[in-house]
Amino acid sequence: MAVAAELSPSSHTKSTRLSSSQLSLCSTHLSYLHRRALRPVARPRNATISCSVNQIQAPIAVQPEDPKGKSDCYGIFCLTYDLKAEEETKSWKKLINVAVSGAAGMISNHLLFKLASGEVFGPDQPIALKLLGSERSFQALEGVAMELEDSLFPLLREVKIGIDPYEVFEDAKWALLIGAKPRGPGMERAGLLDINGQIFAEQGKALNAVASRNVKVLVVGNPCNTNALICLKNAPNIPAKNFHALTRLDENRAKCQLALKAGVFYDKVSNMTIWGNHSTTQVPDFLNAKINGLPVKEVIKDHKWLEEEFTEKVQKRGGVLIQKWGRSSAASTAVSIVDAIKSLITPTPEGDWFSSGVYTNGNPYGIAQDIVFSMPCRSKGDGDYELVKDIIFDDYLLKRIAKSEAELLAEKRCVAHLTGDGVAFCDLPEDTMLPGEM
Ligand SMILES: NC(=O)c1ccc[n+]([C@@H]2O[C@H](COP(=O)([O-])OP(=O)(O)OC[C@H]3O[C@@H](n4cnc5c(N)ncnc54)[C@H](O)[C@@H]3O)[C@@H](O)[C@H]2O)c1
Repeated sequence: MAVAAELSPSSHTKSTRLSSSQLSLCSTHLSYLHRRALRPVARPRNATISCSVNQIQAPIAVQPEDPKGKSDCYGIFCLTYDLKAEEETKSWKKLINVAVSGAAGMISNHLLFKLASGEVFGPDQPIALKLLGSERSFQALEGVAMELEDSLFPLLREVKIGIDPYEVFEDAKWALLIGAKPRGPGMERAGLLDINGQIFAEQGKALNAVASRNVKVLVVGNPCNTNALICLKNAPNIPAKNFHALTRLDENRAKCQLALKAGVFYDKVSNMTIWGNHSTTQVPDFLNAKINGLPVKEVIKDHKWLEEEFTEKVQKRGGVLIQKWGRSSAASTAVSIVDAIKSLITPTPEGDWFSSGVYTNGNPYGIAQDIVFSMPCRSKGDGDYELVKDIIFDDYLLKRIAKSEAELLAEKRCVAHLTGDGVAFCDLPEDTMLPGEM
């Protein structure tokens, strides 16, 4: 069976494309050829490609014609090869498309190389990276693509760069939404909610239109909980359950602080929940967390430290890091994104759980419906999750959770114009900070 597709010369032109299975087929050959480094032929952006089960035909070489250079495959990832090859390729899994926004930013600079190396999805999982940048960051995005080229990752079969989410998110199985505007000097949180909310409304619509119907979406760009809510509301054809806001960095920070206080290695800390918003109202839950399988309060007897210092340390860790570094955490955020993805694609260890900001409808804890709130989750490793039921609460925990809940409900009212819930009304309880802000 032979397939053919026209590749578009422009990022803004829709075109017939190879389906993901067809791409996978081509990519399988590509992998073989990458490893053998044999006879590459330039694949022009506006040429017809043919590939079949047994061979890939090289197109007639013409010069790439893309005045702005803002679309489609990048550099070496535009090459295809004219070899017949099918042996050695059977053990590869089907290619998956991973879309990353803010791909020229600091977090992505760490994350992309982990994704391409196989550290995240495994050593037998070829991936295509679809990188979304902003108009301003496009040149930097080309630099990122050049570094990916030069890394010779055998699992990396395609890199596309672009600024149009409707193109970049096409057939995405994972969408890691990192790109956002930072809060500028003097900007109120309400202003940040609006400016970034518009980005996530547009990206939600694009995902709804072109991504895989079961795409998993991880929102990192801040304010990530409310951005995730906006995104899912603008993507009604994708299950709301598929949207996550990243609170894994907060979980990792909390585990580290508990381990430090208890004098144990941090892999001894489990069952750590971050409740609520990825802001300074977040609640690191030391009531349900465990150290060496025992309740934290039995191991750390200094309960005053737990209630006062520990909680604040976790809430403000990002701010302290900015003071030291002069910029916000990027490497540890990338690590926590990897952790968050792995938690969904590998079974959660028996008795343990992980935190993620997820849609609250149907939650068993009595938290308000229709917001994105960090809660304890378990996964069978199929990309899906369920909320953990056997959780205990005390007055301290409930009071803190209520504060974060009130903040998120207020944020939701602020962005009603972006979620289809009517006219926005901004009455944020206080101008709370993101963990990375001072
Ligand atoms: N949830 C968390 O735990 C967590 C932790 C750290 C940082 N963050 C947030 O992650 C975001 C990115 O952080 P960073 O350090 O990588 O920032 P950065 O400024 O280095 O990179 C952001 C990139 O996004 C791009 N961008 C802006 N608007 C875009 C759009 N509409 N589409 C695509 N790209 C766009 C920018 O041009 C820039 O290249 C920030 O909002 C930050 O607050 C979240």
